[in-house]
Amino acid sequence: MTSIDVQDLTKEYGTTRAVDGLTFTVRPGKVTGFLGPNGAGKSTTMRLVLGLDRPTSGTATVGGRSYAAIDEPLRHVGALLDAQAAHGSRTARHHLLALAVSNRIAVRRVDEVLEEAGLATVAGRRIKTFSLGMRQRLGIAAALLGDPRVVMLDEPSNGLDPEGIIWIRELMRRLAREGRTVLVSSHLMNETATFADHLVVLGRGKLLADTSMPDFIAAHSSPRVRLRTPSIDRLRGLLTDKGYAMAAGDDGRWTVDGAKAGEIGSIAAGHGIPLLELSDEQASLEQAYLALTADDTEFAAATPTSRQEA
Ligand SMILES: Nc1ncnc2c1ncn2[C@@H]1O[C@H](COP(=O)(O)OP(=O)(O)OP(=O)(O)O)[C@@H](O)[C@H]1O
Repeated sequence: MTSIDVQDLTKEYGTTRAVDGLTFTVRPGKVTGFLGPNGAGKSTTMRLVLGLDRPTSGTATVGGRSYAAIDEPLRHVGALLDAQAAHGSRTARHHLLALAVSNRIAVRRVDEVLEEAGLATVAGRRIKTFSLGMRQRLGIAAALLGDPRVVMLDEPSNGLDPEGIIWIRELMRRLAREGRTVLVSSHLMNETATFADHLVVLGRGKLLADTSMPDFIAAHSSPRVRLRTPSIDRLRGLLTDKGYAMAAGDDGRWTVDGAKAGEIGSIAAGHGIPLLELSDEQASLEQAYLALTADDTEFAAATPTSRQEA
């Protein structure tokens, strides 16, 4: 089994504690979304796993070994950290060839990953002429070059067009289906909701959550019901008496906080109140994430306390 294991990991830069006593395991066969506000320590953790920085204390290992102890590491761990890191004066093919040769990876893999990343037709172009999205695709191609069991991608959708975003999503799902260990950081919650099975969430260098996506959403949101009825005054009176809070939507629907559709349906039926629509509202990953990280967001915009008239 090839897991990423982070154990009591701490990294200090001067007086900044970027990573603070972190412990979690990223398991194979799933896509694990790595979330957290700006400065939460996601990139630092990934850099520590890849041996690009030394921990102040604790360990970060892949398959039980530190990255530095792995021979020909690209054959075991593929990573995209900074898409700008490639030499601009090299062509895409040369960049990948150099990586392949230094890790004893079969040269045919270069064309395979160029094809897979949609770069086959521009493989002979210098990287400095590439757009951000093309660099991102090249970084992902490099991560896949050694057919690694472990893949770590830092903000892979950065700069990708809608077609590219669908491509990366399907790629990650496939890598997980193949039994690989996939860790992906992202700030795009709606996007993360489409590909992640599991979440590791950081705030100010500490672990805030390590749980499956459905459990995360259930734990950090409260139930809510949406309904439509021609007898709103009667229903509202009844529900208010029972302590429910109702709010009107702008589409003729109403929401009831802290309630399940079954409860509200029974109350309405018991009083002969017709319901034209009744459903449990699914909380989004974004709502759950914002609820969890509200206190751990270092760089939030100030909330205006008074509005200035124009
Ligand atoms: N090389 C460094 N020197 C000094 N401080 C650093 C260094 N790298 C990271 N930090 C600090 O460590 C903290 C964590 O940064 P990190 O980049 O790991 O966060 P992140 O979660 O990846 O953020 P983002 O979502 O903005 O990319 C920040 O306060 C950052 O300023």
